[in-house]
Amino acid sequence: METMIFLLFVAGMLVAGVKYRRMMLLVADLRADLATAKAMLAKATVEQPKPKPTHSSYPDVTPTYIDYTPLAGAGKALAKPPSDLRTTLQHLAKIVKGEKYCFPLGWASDGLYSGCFVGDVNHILISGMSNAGKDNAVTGMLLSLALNHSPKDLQIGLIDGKGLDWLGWSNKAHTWMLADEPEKIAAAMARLTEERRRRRGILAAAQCASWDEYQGGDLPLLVVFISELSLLEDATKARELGAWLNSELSAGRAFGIRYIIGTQNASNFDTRWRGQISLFMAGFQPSRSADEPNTGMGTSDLDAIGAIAPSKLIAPPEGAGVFTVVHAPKAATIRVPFLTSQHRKWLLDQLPDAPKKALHHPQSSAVSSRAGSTTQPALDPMLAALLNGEPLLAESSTASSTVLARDNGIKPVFSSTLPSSSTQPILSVSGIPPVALPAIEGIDPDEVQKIVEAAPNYSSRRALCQALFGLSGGAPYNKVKLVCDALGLLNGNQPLQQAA
Ligand SMILES: Nc1ncnc2c1ncn2[C@@H]1O[C@H](COP(=O)(O)OP(=O)(O)OP(=O)(O)O)[C@@H](O)[C@H]1O
Repeated sequence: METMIFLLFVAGMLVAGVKYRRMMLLVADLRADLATAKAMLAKATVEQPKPKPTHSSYPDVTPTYIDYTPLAGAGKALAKPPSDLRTTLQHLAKIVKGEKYCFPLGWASDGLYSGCFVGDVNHILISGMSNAGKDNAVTGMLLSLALNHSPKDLQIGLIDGKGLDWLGWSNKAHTWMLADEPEKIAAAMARLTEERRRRRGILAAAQCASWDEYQGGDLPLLVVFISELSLLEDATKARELGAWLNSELSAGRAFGIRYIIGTQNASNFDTRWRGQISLFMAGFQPSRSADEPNTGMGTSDLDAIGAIAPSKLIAPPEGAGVFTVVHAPKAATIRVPFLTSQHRKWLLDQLPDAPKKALHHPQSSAVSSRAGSTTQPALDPMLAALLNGEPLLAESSTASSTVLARDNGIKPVFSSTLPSSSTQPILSVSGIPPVALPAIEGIDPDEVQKIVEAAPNYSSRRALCQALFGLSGGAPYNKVKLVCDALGLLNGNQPLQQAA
């Protein structure tokens, strides 16, 4: 009996032991599961999408480093112009000190090219086959103008009818008019004529011969962008369009109205109004016969001044954003930075919204009423600083070029002194920015600077090499070649014998 009881006790203990062990295993499993769950939770927390940037915390700040490498086959036009419009605006501010209504055109290896609507440029024709980058280029120009001028000083008229590209401008205080459907174009043209006449009346009453003299403060510069001229032709008739353009362009200037006319090819339009264009921005054209109508100069004349004719540019998509800019007798081939839709939206967010009332009465014709009281959003601190001409990027960026500039005592571009605005040429070019020297692997930055600075004094790379290093070949020549290639300097057109 005792044995039975003992055996039962042992069996009970064994069962209990097994249960205990099972329980322990279960607890261990639970712990492991808990640890896994915790790890997953932590990972999920880390990988949670970041909150959307607000207009005051735009994350994508382009460093000050500018890659001055030209795009092969596009003259001096840069392969990768700086994509953040703030960088371009900062350079623009240094070029145009004190001048109003200036805008960037694009970048080349000798700097940023720009123009100004008052004094320099009258009306602009921007052309190029589909996807040449016309709308993107004009967007950058208009955003630059609007960021630098209050709605009281600048109003923008947009005639598009191609799509929804300009929708974001509809509620902005700078937007005087947005005709974004083909059906609205005829009315928009009539409204522009009416506005010109209204301005004429105001100037006549004030006894001013032109808008430039007027001090009333209620006539902002009106910049009108027509995104595709052929849409206007559809809205009227070819002859009527020619006459309308001729009178609006020729008279508009005196009344503070400037036109930017976009078209894929100006060849088939009435030629009279083209005489009113002072700046041509010409993208790729498939035919040589289109060179003259789109630049105001024939192919051989363009060749003679060293400009790349539109028919010799690279076709999009590789050549998108590359334009030959002609303000006779000057010309240059530049590349416009591409603004991503996120960046455009953020820049637009920096502009003040129109007062609500104006939105309910989009046809109200008084420009000044639209340009009145507006709610100005707090500007992004960086943008505000650069518009005030402060050297923000140079101070804040950890970009290699800034570091390089400081370490080597190279004067940053932001403090460079430029000629006064009154002496600026029409196509203004900032001086070759010392801060933007390319970082070239294996070459000391001091040597890069030495080569770049000396290059303009020599007619060939070998002559330059001989002067700097006492040799015209070998490793020194390779250095000179690498630097010159990166910046498009001394392109090797000189015969070798001249070099030594
Ligand atoms: N500066 C640029 N650099 C690189 N790519 C660009 C540039 N500009 C435009 N692109 C590319 O070309 C495309 C078309 O640009 P955009 O709409 O400005 O051309 P467009 O000449 O106005 O065309 P369309 O005449 O067909 O309306 C863009 O979506 C972009 O991919």
